Amino acid sequence: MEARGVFRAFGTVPALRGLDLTVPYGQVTALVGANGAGKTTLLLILATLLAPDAGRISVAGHDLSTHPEQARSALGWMPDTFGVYDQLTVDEYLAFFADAYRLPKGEKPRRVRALLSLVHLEDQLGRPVHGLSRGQKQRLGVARALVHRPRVLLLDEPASGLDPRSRVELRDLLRSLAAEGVAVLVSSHILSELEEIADRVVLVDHGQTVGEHRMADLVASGPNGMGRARWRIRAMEGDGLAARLAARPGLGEVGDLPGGAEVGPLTENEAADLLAALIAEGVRVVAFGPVGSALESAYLAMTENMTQSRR
Ligand SMILES: Nc1ncnc2c1ncn2[C@@H]1O[C@H](COP(=O)(O)OP(=O)(O)OP(=O)(O)O)[C@@H](O)[C@H]1O
Repeated sequence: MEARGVFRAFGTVPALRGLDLTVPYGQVTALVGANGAGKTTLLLILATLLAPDAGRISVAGHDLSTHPEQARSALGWMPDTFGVYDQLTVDEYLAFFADAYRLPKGEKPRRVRALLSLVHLEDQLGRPVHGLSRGQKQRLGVARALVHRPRVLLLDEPASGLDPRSRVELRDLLRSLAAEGVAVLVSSHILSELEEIADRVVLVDHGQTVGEHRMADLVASGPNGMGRARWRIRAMEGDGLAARLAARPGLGEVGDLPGGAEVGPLTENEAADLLAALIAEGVRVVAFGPVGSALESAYLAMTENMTQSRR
Protein backbone atom coordinates (compact mmCIF):
# COMPACT_ATOMS: atom_id res chain seq x y z
CA MET A 1 0.00 0.00 0.00
CA GLU A 2 1.28 3.45 -0.89
CA ALA A 3 0.25 7.01 -0.10
CA ARG A 4 1.87 10.01 -1.77
CA GLY A 5 1.41 13.70 -1.00
CA VAL A 6 -1.72 13.33 1.13
CA PHE A 7 -3.27 16.60 2.30
CA ARG A 8 -6.29 17.04 4.56
CA ALA A 9 -7.47 20.08 6.54
CA PHE A 10 -10.36 20.47 8.96
CA GLY A 11 -11.45 24.04 8.33
CA THR A 12 -8.31 26.06 8.84
CA VAL A 13 -6.54 23.25 10.80
CA PRO A 14 -4.13 21.33 8.54
CA ALA A 15 -4.14 17.70 9.77
CA LEU A 16 -2.06 16.19 6.92
CA ARG A 17 0.43 18.26 4.93
CA GLY A 18 1.74 16.19 2.03
CA LEU A 19 2.27 12.95 3.88
CA ASP A 20 4.05 10.02 2.17
CA LEU A 21 3.81 6.44 3.37
CA THR A 22 4.75 2.98 2.15
CA VAL A 23 3.33 -0.11 3.85
CA PRO A 24 5.04 -3.18 2.36
CA TYR A 25 3.31 -6.55 2.12
CA GLY A 26 4.62 -9.18 4.50
CA GLN A 27 5.68 -6.60 7.08
CA VAL A 28 4.29 -4.77 10.08
CA THR A 29 4.70 -0.98 9.80
CA ALA A 30 4.26 1.17 12.90
CA LEU A 31 2.86 4.68 12.68
CA VAL A 32 4.29 6.78 15.48
CA GLY A 33 3.70 10.42 16.34
CA ALA A 34 2.64 12.83 19.07
CA ASN A 35 -1.00 13.56 19.90
CA GLY A 36 -2.48 15.48 16.99
CA ALA A 37 0.27 14.43 14.54
CA GLY A 38 -2.34 13.18 12.08
CA LYS A 39 -2.27 9.40 12.56
CA THR A 40 -6.01 8.86 12.95
CA THR A 41 -6.77 11.23 10.07
CA LEU A 42 -4.40 9.23 7.87
CA LEU A 43 -5.88 5.89 8.92
CA LEU A 44 -9.43 7.15 8.29
CA ILE A 45 -8.37 8.26 4.80
CA LEU A 46 -6.67 4.92 4.09
CA ALA A 47 -9.81 3.13 5.32
CA THR A 48 -11.83 5.21 2.78
CA LEU A 49 -13.88 6.79 5.56
CA LEU A 50 -12.55 10.29 5.01
CA ALA A 51 -11.69 11.93 1.69
CA PRO A 52 -8.27 13.55 1.33
CA ASP A 53 -8.05 17.08 -0.10
CA ALA A 54 -5.20 15.90 -2.33
CA GLY A 55 -2.85 12.97 -2.78
CA ARG A 56 -2.67 9.52 -4.39
CA ILE A 57 -3.29 6.30 -2.46
CA SER A 58 -3.07 2.81 -3.82
CA VAL A 59 -4.29 -0.27 -1.92
CA ALA A 60 -3.47 -3.70 -3.32
CA GLY A 61 -2.98 -2.07 -6.72
CA HIS A 62 -6.32 -0.20 -6.62
CA ASP A 63 -6.41 3.58 -6.70
CA LEU A 64 -8.50 4.72 -3.76
CA SER A 65 -10.11 7.63 -5.60
CA THR A 66 -11.05 5.75 -8.77
CA HIS A 67 -11.65 2.19 -7.43
CA PRO A 68 -12.75 2.58 -3.78
CA GLU A 69 -14.87 -0.62 -3.82
CA GLN A 70 -11.95 -2.83 -4.87
CA ALA A 71 -9.66 -1.08 -2.41
CA ARG A 72 -12.18 -1.60 0.39
CA SER A 73 -12.49 -5.32 -0.33
CA ALA A 74 -8.71 -5.61 0.20
CA LEU A 75 -8.73 -3.59 3.44
CA GLY A 76 -9.33 -4.61 7.03
CA TRP A 77 -9.88 -1.75 9.45
CA MET A 78 -9.89 -1.66 13.21
CA PRO A 79 -10.66 1.81 14.59
CA ASP A 80 -9.65 2.90 18.09
CA THR A 81 -13.28 3.11 19.18
CA PHE A 82 -16.14 1.37 17.47
CA GLY A 83 -19.73 0.43 18.06
CA VAL A 84 -20.55 -3.23 18.44
CA TYR A 85 -24.33 -3.51 17.84
CA ASP A 86 -25.19 -4.48 21.40
CA GLN A 87 -28.30 -6.47 20.54
CA LEU A 88 -26.32 -9.11 18.57
CA THR A 89 -24.50 -12.14 19.86
CA VAL A 90 -20.77 -12.42 19.26
CA ASP A 91 -21.19 -14.87 16.36
CA GLU A 92 -24.12 -12.92 14.85
CA TYR A 93 -21.90 -9.86 14.91
CA LEU A 94 -19.16 -11.56 12.88
CA ALA A 95 -21.74 -13.19 10.59
CA PHE A 96 -23.16 -9.73 9.90
CA PHE A 97 -19.77 -8.52 8.69
CA ALA A 98 -19.22 -11.76 6.75
CA ASP A 99 -22.46 -10.90 4.89
CA ALA A 100 -21.37 -7.31 4.40
CA TYR A 101 -18.19 -8.59 2.74
CA ARG A 102 -20.27 -11.10 0.73
CA LEU A 103 -18.60 -14.24 2.06
CA PRO A 104 -20.22 -17.36 0.52
CA LYS A 105 -23.08 -18.58 2.77
CA GLY A 106 -21.57 -22.07 3.12
CA GLU A 107 -18.27 -20.71 4.34
CA LYS A 108 -19.73 -18.35 6.94
CA PRO A 109 -20.20 -20.57 10.04
CA ARG A 110 -16.73 -22.06 9.63
CA ARG A 111 -15.15 -18.64 9.17
CA VAL A 112 -16.93 -17.20 12.21
CA ARG A 113 -15.78 -20.07 14.39
CA ALA A 114 -12.20 -19.86 13.07
CA LEU A 115 -12.09 -16.12 13.80
CA LEU A 116 -13.48 -16.56 17.32
CA SER A 117 -10.84 -19.15 18.01
CA LEU A 118 -8.12 -16.92 16.50
CA VAL A 119 -8.91 -14.16 19.01
CA HIS A 120 -9.68 -16.60 21.86
CA LEU A 121 -13.37 -15.76 22.17
CA GLU A 122 -14.74 -19.21 21.31
CA ASP A 123 -16.24 -19.48 24.81
CA GLN A 124 -18.35 -16.38 24.02
CA LEU A 125 -20.23 -18.09 21.16
CA GLY A 126 -23.96 -17.29 21.49
CA ARG A 127 -23.36 -14.64 24.16
CA PRO A 128 -24.49 -11.03 23.63
CA VAL A 129 -21.83 -8.55 22.54
CA HIS A 130 -22.87 -6.08 25.27
CA GLY A 131 -21.65 -8.55 27.91
CA LEU A 132 -18.06 -8.47 26.66
CA SER A 133 -15.34 -6.62 28.55
CA ARG A 134 -13.49 -3.76 26.85
CA GLY A 135 -10.55 -6.00 25.99
CA GLN A 136 -12.84 -8.74 24.65
CA LYS A 137 -14.61 -6.16 22.46
CA GLN A 138 -11.21 -5.07 21.23
CA ARG A 139 -10.42 -8.67 20.27
CA LEU A 140 -13.79 -8.99 18.55
CA GLY A 141 -12.81 -5.86 16.60
CA VAL A 142 -9.66 -7.61 15.38
CA ALA A 143 -11.74 -10.63 14.30
CA ARG A 144 -14.17 -8.33 12.50
CA ALA A 145 -11.31 -6.64 10.63
CA LEU A 146 -10.11 -10.06 9.41
CA VAL A 147 -13.47 -11.48 8.29
CA HIS A 148 -12.72 -11.17 4.55
CA ARG A 149 -9.02 -12.08 4.72
CA PRO A 150 -7.77 -8.58 3.85
CA ARG A 151 -4.39 -8.03 2.15
CA VAL A 152 -3.96 -4.78 4.04
CA LEU A 153 -4.78 -4.44 7.73
CA LEU A 154 -5.08 -1.04 9.44
CA LEU A 155 -5.23 -0.85 13.23
CA ASP A 156 -5.58 2.32 15.31
CA GLU A 157 -4.30 1.81 18.87
CA PRO A 158 -5.27 -1.89 18.90
CA ALA A 159 -3.56 -2.73 22.19
CA SER A 160 -5.38 -0.18 24.34
CA GLY A 161 -7.63 -1.99 26.80
CA LEU A 162 -5.90 -5.34 26.35
CA ASP A 163 -4.49 -7.24 29.30
CA PRO A 164 -0.82 -8.36 29.09
CA ARG A 165 -1.66 -11.83 27.76
CA SER A 166 -4.00 -10.42 25.10
CA ARG A 167 -1.28 -7.97 24.05
CA VAL A 168 1.20 -10.77 23.55
CA GLU A 169 -1.45 -12.70 21.59
CA LEU A 170 -2.21 -9.63 19.44
CA ARG A 171 1.50 -9.23 18.76
CA ASP A 172 1.79 -12.89 17.69
CA LEU A 173 -1.33 -12.58 15.53
CA LEU A 174 -0.04 -9.49 13.70
CA ARG A 175 3.34 -11.14 13.17
CA SER A 176 1.73 -14.27 11.75
CA LEU A 177 -0.52 -12.22 9.43
CA ALA A 178 2.56 -10.40 8.15
CA ALA A 179 4.28 -13.76 7.67
CA GLU A 180 1.33 -14.74 5.46
CA GLY A 181 1.97 -11.68 3.28
CA VAL A 182 -0.48 -9.15 4.75
CA ALA A 183 0.59 -5.48 4.86
CA VAL A 184 -0.07 -4.42 8.46
CA LEU A 185 -0.14 -0.77 9.55
CA VAL A 186 -0.52 -0.17 13.27
CA SER A 187 -0.60 3.09 15.19
CA SER A 188 0.17 3.05 18.87
CA HIS A 189 1.64 5.11 21.66
CA ILE A 190 3.07 2.07 23.42
CA LEU A 191 6.51 2.28 21.85
CA SER A 192 8.16 -0.56 23.74
CA GLU A 193 5.44 -2.83 22.39
CA LEU A 194 5.74 -1.63 18.80
CA GLU A 195 9.41 -2.46 18.98
CA GLU A 196 8.50 -6.11 19.30
CA ILE A 197 5.76 -6.07 16.66
CA ALA A 198 7.01 -3.83 13.88
CA ASP A 199 9.51 -4.34 11.06
CA ARG A 200 9.39 -0.67 10.10
CA VAL A 201 8.60 2.60 11.82
CA VAL A 202 7.15 5.68 10.17
CA LEU A 203 7.48 8.81 12.30
CA VAL A 204 4.80 11.42 11.69
CA ASP A 205 4.90 15.00 12.91
CA HIS A 206 2.45 17.80 12.11
CA GLY A 207 0.92 15.89 9.22
CA GLN A 208 4.18 14.94 7.52
CA THR A 209 6.44 11.90 7.44
CA VAL A 210 9.65 12.90 9.19
CA GLY A 211 11.41 9.54 9.22
CA GLU A 212 11.11 5.95 8.02
CA HIS A 213 13.34 3.38 9.70
CA ARG A 214 13.79 -0.35 9.71
CA MET A 215 13.28 -1.48 13.30
CA ALA A 216 16.39 -3.70 13.04
CA ASP A 217 18.49 -0.60 12.20
CA LEU A 218 17.08 1.34 15.16
CA VAL A 219 17.71 -1.51 17.56
CA ALA A 220 21.19 -2.21 16.15
CA SER A 221 22.17 1.44 16.53
CA GLY A 222 21.20 1.17 20.20
CA PRO A 223 19.15 3.53 22.30
CA ASN A 224 21.67 6.28 21.57
CA GLY A 225 21.93 5.62 17.88
CA MET A 226 19.38 8.30 17.14
CA GLY A 227 20.58 10.81 19.73
CA ARG A 228 20.87 11.19 23.46
CA ALA A 229 19.16 9.15 26.15
CA ARG A 230 18.50 9.34 29.86
CA TRP A 231 20.67 6.98 31.92
CA ARG A 232 19.76 5.17 35.12
CA ILE A 233 22.44 4.45 37.71
CA ARG A 234 22.18 2.20 40.75
CA ALA A 235 25.00 1.94 43.29
CA MET A 236 25.63 0.24 46.63
CA GLU A 237 25.83 3.66 48.28
CA GLY A 238 23.22 5.06 45.90
CA ASP A 239 21.00 6.92 48.33
CA GLY A 240 23.03 10.15 48.25
CA LEU A 241 24.05 9.74 44.62
CA ALA A 242 21.59 12.18 43.04
CA ALA A 243 22.76 15.02 45.30
CA ARG A 244 26.42 14.27 44.42
CA LEU A 245 25.66 14.19 40.69
CA ALA A 246 23.57 17.37 40.80
CA ALA A 247 26.73 19.25 41.80
CA ARG A 248 28.53 18.01 38.67
CA PRO A 249 28.12 20.08 35.46
CA GLY A 250 27.02 18.64 32.09
CA LEU A 251 24.79 15.80 33.27
CA GLY A 252 21.48 17.32 32.18
CA GLU A 253 18.60 16.86 34.55
CA VAL A 254 19.50 14.79 37.61
CA GLY A 255 16.66 12.83 39.21
CA ASP A 256 16.63 10.97 42.51
CA LEU A 257 15.81 7.23 42.52
CA PRO A 258 15.74 4.72 45.37
CA GLY A 259 19.34 3.47 45.53
CA GLY A 260 20.51 5.66 42.67
CA ALA A 261 19.85 8.43 40.19
CA GLU A 262 18.80 9.23 36.65
CA VAL A 263 20.76 11.67 34.48
CA GLY A 264 20.73 13.03 30.97
CA PRO A 265 20.10 13.28 28.14
CA LEU A 266 23.68 12.12 27.50
CA THR A 267 25.44 10.55 24.52
CA GLU A 268 27.04 7.12 24.92
CA ASN A 269 30.44 8.83 25.15
CA GLU A 270 29.33 11.14 27.94
CA ALA A 271 27.72 8.24 29.79
CA ALA A 272 30.90 6.16 29.51
CA ASP A 273 32.95 9.09 30.92
CA LEU A 274 30.55 9.44 33.84
CA LEU A 275 30.70 5.72 34.62
CA ALA A 276 34.53 5.78 34.56
CA ALA A 277 34.56 8.84 36.85
CA LEU A 278 32.17 7.27 39.35
CA ILE A 279 34.21 4.10 39.57
CA ALA A 280 37.44 6.12 39.93
CA GLU A 281 35.80 7.90 42.86
CA GLY A 282 35.09 4.56 44.51
CA VAL A 283 31.32 4.46 43.89
CA ARG A 284 30.30 0.79 43.68
CA VAL A 285 28.02 0.90 40.63
CA VAL A 286 25.73 -2.13 40.27
CA ALA A 287 23.68 -1.01 37.25
CA PHE A 288 24.23 1.65 34.61
CA GLY A 289 22.10 1.74 31.48
CA PRO A 290 19.97 3.81 29.12
CA VAL A 291 16.33 4.28 30.01
CA GLY A 292 13.68 3.14 27.55
CA SER A 293 13.75 1.38 24.23
CA ALA A 294 15.57 2.21 20.99
CA LEU A 295 12.28 3.31 19.47
CA GLU A 296 11.51 5.54 22.44
CA SER A 297 14.90 7.20 22.09
CA ALA A 298 14.44 7.67 18.34
CA TYR A 299 11.05 9.20 18.99
CA LEU A 300 12.33 11.50 21.73
CA ALA A 301 15.29 12.56 19.57
CA MET A 302 12.92 13.31 16.71
CA THR A 303 10.50 15.33 18.80
CA GLU A 304 13.41 17.17 20.44
CA ASN A 305 14.73 18.17 16.98
CA MET A 306 11.24 19.21 15.91
CA THR A 307 10.72 21.34 19.01
CA GLN A 308 14.14 22.96 18.58
CA SER A 309 13.61 23.74 14.90
CA ARG A 310 10.30 25.42 15.73
CA ARG A 311 11.84 27.65 18.41
N1 LIG B 1 -13.02 16.10 12.87
C1 LIG B 1 -12.11 17.03 13.11
N2 LIG B 1 -12.42 18.33 13.15
C2 LIG B 1 -11.48 19.28 13.37
N3 LIG B 1 -10.18 19.03 13.57
C3 LIG B 1 -9.80 17.75 13.55
C4 LIG B 1 -10.73 16.67 13.31
N4 LIG B 1 -10.05 15.49 13.36
C5 LIG B 1 -8.76 15.82 13.59
N5 LIG B 1 -8.59 17.15 13.71
C6 LIG B 1 -7.31 17.87 13.94
O1 LIG B 1 -6.35 17.33 13.04
C7 LIG B 1 -5.10 17.14 13.68
C8 LIG B 1 -4.69 15.68 13.58
O2 LIG B 1 -5.55 14.89 14.40
P1 LIG B 1 -5.48 13.29 14.48
O3 LIG B 1 -6.65 12.84 15.29
O4 LIG B 1 -5.32 12.74 13.12
O5 LIG B 1 -4.12 13.09 15.30
P2 LIG B 1 -3.51 11.74 15.96
O6 LIG B 1 -2.08 11.69 15.51
O7 LIG B 1 -4.36 10.58 15.66
O8 LIG B 1 -3.58 12.11 17.49
P3 LIG B 1 -3.74 11.15 18.81
O9 LIG B 1 -2.41 10.49 19.00
O10 LIG B 1 -4.04 12.13 19.88
O11 LIG B 1 -4.86 10.19 18.53
C9 LIG B 1 -5.26 17.67 15.10
O12 LIG B 1 -4.82 19.01 15.10
C10 LIG B 1 -6.75 17.59 15.33
O13 LIG B 1 -7.16 18.58 16.25
